[in-house]
Amino acid sequence: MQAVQEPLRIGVAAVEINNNQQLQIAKGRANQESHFPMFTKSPKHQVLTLQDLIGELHQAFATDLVDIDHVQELMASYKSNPADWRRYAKFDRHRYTRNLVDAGNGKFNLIVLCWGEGHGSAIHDHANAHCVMKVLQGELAEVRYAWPHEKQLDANNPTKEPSAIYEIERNTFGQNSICYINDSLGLHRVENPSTVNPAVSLHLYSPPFTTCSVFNKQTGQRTACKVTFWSKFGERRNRVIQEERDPEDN
Ligand SMILES: N[C@@H](CS(=O)O)C(=O)O
Ligand SMILES: [Fe+2]
Repeated sequence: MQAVQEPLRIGVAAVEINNNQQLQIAKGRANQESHFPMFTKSPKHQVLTLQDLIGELHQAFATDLVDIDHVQELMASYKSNPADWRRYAKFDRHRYTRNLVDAGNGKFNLIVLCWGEGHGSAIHDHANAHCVMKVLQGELAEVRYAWPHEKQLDANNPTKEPSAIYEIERNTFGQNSICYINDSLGLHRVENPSTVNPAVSLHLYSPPFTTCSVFNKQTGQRTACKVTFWSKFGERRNRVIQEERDPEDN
């Protein structure tokens, strides 16, 4: 991971976008982790292909007020078909990759993430964005953590020293499962637990973000981290950009 040596700007940037788009954060069922069997409302149109999903997502984000539950339903209703997403699934030997599929008219990013055996992310936040993650292939383990600064903000703790980050829960997600997180639900890290199988996931972020924070588990210390794309729209990017690091931890 390469630290960005400048003040954290992500919160401000994301809030500005939020205000403009009036996106709803942490509303209704979005407060809970959402496994797709919980859904009762069907999408208006059946989502058969990734292209269908992208079309439905564009409609869902066409207005300023986004129903994030509906977005989760759409993500859940798509059934993974490698023929749809293979062209985006570009792996690196050393770390997970982020491959942009659709830039959602500036309202969201749809990204295919490719996880080699044992690859994982560092503990990170999501820059005030909604994050819906769907497993397309293999299995992913998610560990969720509380924000570190609760202790620091505690009036009874005048030292305001960094505090270790504690785990809230962990879950493993199989093919076609989805999970949802935003900053009000905590931090997380994701890992492909398999030593033999790769994993692929589809992530929707809204609003899109280019920087998030990663956290030291022992101290709670926060570091800004640029997030970059290994490929865009199925095409590899130039090497300078590829060498920038994502919030990976191995
Ligand atoms: N949020 C991470 C992937 S994950 O570990 O949730 C990213 O966009 O790179
Ligand atoms: Fe994440």
